[in-house]
Amino acid sequence: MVTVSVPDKTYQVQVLDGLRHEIGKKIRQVWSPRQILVITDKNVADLYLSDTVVQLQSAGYHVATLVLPAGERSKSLASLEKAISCLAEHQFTRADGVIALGGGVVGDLAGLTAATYMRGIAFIQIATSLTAQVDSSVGGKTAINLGQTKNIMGTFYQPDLVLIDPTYLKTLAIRDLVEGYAEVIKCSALAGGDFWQLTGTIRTVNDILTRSSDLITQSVQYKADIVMQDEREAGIRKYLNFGHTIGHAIELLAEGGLRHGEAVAIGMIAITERFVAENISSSEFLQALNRRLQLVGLPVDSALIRQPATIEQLAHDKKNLSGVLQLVAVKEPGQPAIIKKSLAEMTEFIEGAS
Ligand SMILES: NC(=O)c1ccc[n+]([C@@H]2O[C@H](COP(=O)([O-])OP(=O)(O)OC[C@H]3O[C@@H](n4cnc5c(N)ncnc54)[C@H](O)[C@@H]3O)[C@@H](O)[C@H]2O)c1
Ligand SMILES: O=C(O)C(=O)C[C@@H](O)[C@H](O)[C@H](O)COP(=O)(O)O
Ligand SMILES: [Zn+2]
Repeated sequence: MVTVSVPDKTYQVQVLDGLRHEIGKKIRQVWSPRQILVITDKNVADLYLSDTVVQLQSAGYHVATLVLPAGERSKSLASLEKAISCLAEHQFTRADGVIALGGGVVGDLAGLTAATYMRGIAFIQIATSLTAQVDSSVGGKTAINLGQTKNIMGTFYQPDLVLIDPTYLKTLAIRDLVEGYAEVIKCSALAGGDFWQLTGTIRTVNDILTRSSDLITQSVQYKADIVMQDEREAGIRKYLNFGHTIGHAIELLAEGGLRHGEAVAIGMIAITERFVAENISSSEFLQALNRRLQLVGLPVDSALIRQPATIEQLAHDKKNLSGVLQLVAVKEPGQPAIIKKSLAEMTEFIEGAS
């Protein structure tokens, strides 16, 4: 179990095999009886919704459900409107709560719903994908996309509890498992030390599954430490964006062709290639990063970033301050740094990427 403590809240991230059978009990430890809206997506609903609802009802809650289409497109204003309308139709009050049951898409959308309904009602994350278990359920970032721009609207809004059962991963498609693992590699590169050694032992997709508890615990612990020091991303939280400036720029341009973690994998390689050329990152680190990503089948072809629309999207990065991007470099495992580059320099770089 990891405890996250930020100025306005302290909450637990519980990681345990079999936790999905104790949902009612765990939630009763933090929430009194109330109305709950469980937001999920179609795939997760088919597998886990009815059991979750029964557990919540047995624990004394009145439960409403909202099932969204699976996939990134559900991180939209239309979904947010649907979710807020659903809460209003059921006459939810500030004493009620929202639960996200699903991956990062459901978590980001449900979190924003909870943050904005009546200016904020209680929120819990039940993380079912690897991305959600290692990253998105922790730290309070919520968001939706507009057009092809990632996470352009959102809030920092911390949950009251995060429940992570690694056995949910048994039903996750391999591609979704692997994309989540890109965020684990990201964290391990930022953390260095034992965590970096751990990802060095992962050689197959099956290794991700068999070591999932360790990978999740290390990622959550690393992220929680950062978030506790810098909840609102004024400083070191920016490191968690390693690979994301370019990753986010290409993710939605691929029209669903690239998962978040896949875009981040390409983004990490593209930016590290650049920083190796500038003698900021070591070529040994680039090689090792490349190897870890490729071993599990993540894309690493930095030529994919070479399209004019990438440059347009770069300007929407939240680390663009008046035309100067704050990029995350990893010099060596465990040695992240922020490097500033103008949009003009980045344009040159993108146009020259091969
Ligand atoms: N808020 C944050 O800090 C943060 C961090 C990382 C990523 N994200 C966001 O998360 C999103 C990506 O998350 P994701 O990779 O979980 O995508 P996702 O939520 O779309 O889930 C991937 C797929 O797996 C399915 N799924 C989830 N759990 C399952 C299970 N146990 N069994 C079978 N199928 C299951 C979903 O239905 C979906 O089809 C992106 O939008 C990204 O921007 C946010
Ligand atoms: O929690 C964070 O901070 C992160 O940056 C984690 C990222 O993996 C995640 O994709 C996040 O949603 C990116 O946020 P954004 O601020 O770049 O939109
Ligand atoms: Zn990410």
